[in-house]
Amino acid sequence: MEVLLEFDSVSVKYNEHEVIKNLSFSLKKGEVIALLGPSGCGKTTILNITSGLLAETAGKVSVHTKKFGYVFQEPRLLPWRTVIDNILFVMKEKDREVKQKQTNEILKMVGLDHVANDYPSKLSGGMKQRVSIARALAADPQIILMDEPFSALDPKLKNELQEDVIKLIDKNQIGIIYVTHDPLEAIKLADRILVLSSQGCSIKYEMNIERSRTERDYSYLKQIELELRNWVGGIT
Ligand SMILES: Nc1ncnc2c1ncn2[C@@H]1O[C@H](COP(=O)(O)OP(=O)(O)OP(=O)(O)O)[C@@H](O)[C@H]1O
Repeated sequence: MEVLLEFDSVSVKYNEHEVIKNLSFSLKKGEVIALLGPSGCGKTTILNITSGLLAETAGKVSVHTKKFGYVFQEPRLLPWRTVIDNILFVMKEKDREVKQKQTNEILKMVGLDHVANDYPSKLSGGMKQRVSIARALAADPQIILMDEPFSALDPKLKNELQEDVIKLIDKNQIGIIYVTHDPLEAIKLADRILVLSSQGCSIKYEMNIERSRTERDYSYLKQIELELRNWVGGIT
């Protein structure tokens, strides 16, 4: 499968503080990698290096696409633009009619076509986060970087939005790097989970989940959960 991103023995320092030391992993098309690790271990730093916001101090990051989408913990929508304008804003397509058509399709996909002309202030937290997922998709990305996208939502909304994301992932074959503190969320969404250590952000444990995301093989998932909990027990 096509490789979208490679970290080869990557290290990152902030001044003299080495946050990431010798990290290697790759992301393939259609793959979802969850980064699970204690607070401050360097998960957001990995996303910032991937997107080019930050440069590695040693090793090599090879990114084979420029097409990124981002979903942050807070939706970060422009409050003075309507839902549809927040999405049109990031589209590269020039033809107004094509853009409008694609935006309508994306809004339908995330179940928000009925609020297309509303301003973000009228939407619930879950709806705003849906708009930011729609906006990430509208940029026609090959990689989406998600930084704790559900952590500000209540459990019911979280569950609904996770189900939406599962459908979108399976439909669009995008590579996703997904930061979370929640092992259950990681099991639900990821193909691969990288458990990171607090020292040097090295990979303490790597787990591949061999199943389709829509399949509900509970005994297999329970076994995975128990295994994962051995490794992430101390995560905060
Ligand atoms: N711009 C910066 N300058 C100096 N140190 C920084 C900077 N950004 C992050 N750090 C430090 O680097 C370490 C890793 O930060 P990072 O935000 O990547 O961790 P994280 O795993 O995403 O944390 P959390 O789970 O709490 O969001 C932390 O010790 C943080 O204080």
